[in-house]
Amino acid sequence: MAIKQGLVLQGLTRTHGDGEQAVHALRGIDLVVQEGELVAVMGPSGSGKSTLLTCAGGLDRPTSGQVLVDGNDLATLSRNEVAALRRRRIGYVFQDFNLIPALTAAENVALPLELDGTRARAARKQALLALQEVGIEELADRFPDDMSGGQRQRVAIARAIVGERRLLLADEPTGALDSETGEAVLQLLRDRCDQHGIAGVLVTHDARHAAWADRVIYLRDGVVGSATQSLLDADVLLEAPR
Ligand SMILES: Nc1ncnc2c1ncn2[C@@H]1O[C@H](COP(=O)(O)OP(=O)(O)OP(=O)(O)O)[C@@H](O)[C@H]1O
Repeated sequence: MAIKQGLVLQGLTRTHGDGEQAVHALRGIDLVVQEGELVAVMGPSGSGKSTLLTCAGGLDRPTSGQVLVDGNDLATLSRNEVAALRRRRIGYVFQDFNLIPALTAAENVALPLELDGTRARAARKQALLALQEVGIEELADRFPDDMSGGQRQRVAIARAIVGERRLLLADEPTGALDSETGEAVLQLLRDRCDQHGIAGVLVTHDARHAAWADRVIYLRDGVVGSATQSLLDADVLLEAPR
């Protein structure tokens, strides 16, 4: 059986500004993340990691190159179609959770479904399932301010996996968590890829966290470097745990 490709980036470039002010955040990235695969992206600050995620998730448009999510070429879709794909197929997890404080855990998780037209009752049912999968169903009616950091990140992961998501993009998801809670969050991401065949991309500065991935790519100045080169990269070494 052919392996299906969750995310394909081909010749991806992203330049901010032009002329002498131009910043080449990505300079030709080729990357395939198969279904069920978790790929970690490491690299020094400013190397383009977040830009790679925002382009992959349709939050930013590349300057050139192709982004395919679950077989859909984003460049061929209208703005509305990209927005719909984002709501249905792509989940994001950020360092600072990005939960809406005025909504309960279940309401936060149900939100992308409701925005996509799912009726409130059905959306809540799916939200409860997602909360159950991340082990905090009992917190469904609690507000984010009454939760610990680890609990909030679980809510954020539930929101990122609710419904029929095929691509999970996590930008430093453990950055605000203690190491034990961080490991638990990574375990959840790993399980999600293993058990549900979701393609995952994990941006991290921490080599221990990258070890949860099937493979690690190192970005430097907007290009993918070889592992050997990157091990010689002082920034990576300094940021790796001893
Ligand atoms: N909107 C923007 N306008 C101009 N330059 C930008 C913009 N967004 C990012 N950049 C630049 O693009 C480059 C890549 O930034 P990016 O945030 O992707 O790096 P990063 O590897 O995620 O960094 P960090 O680890 O610090 O989060 C940097 O030089 C950054 O200053």
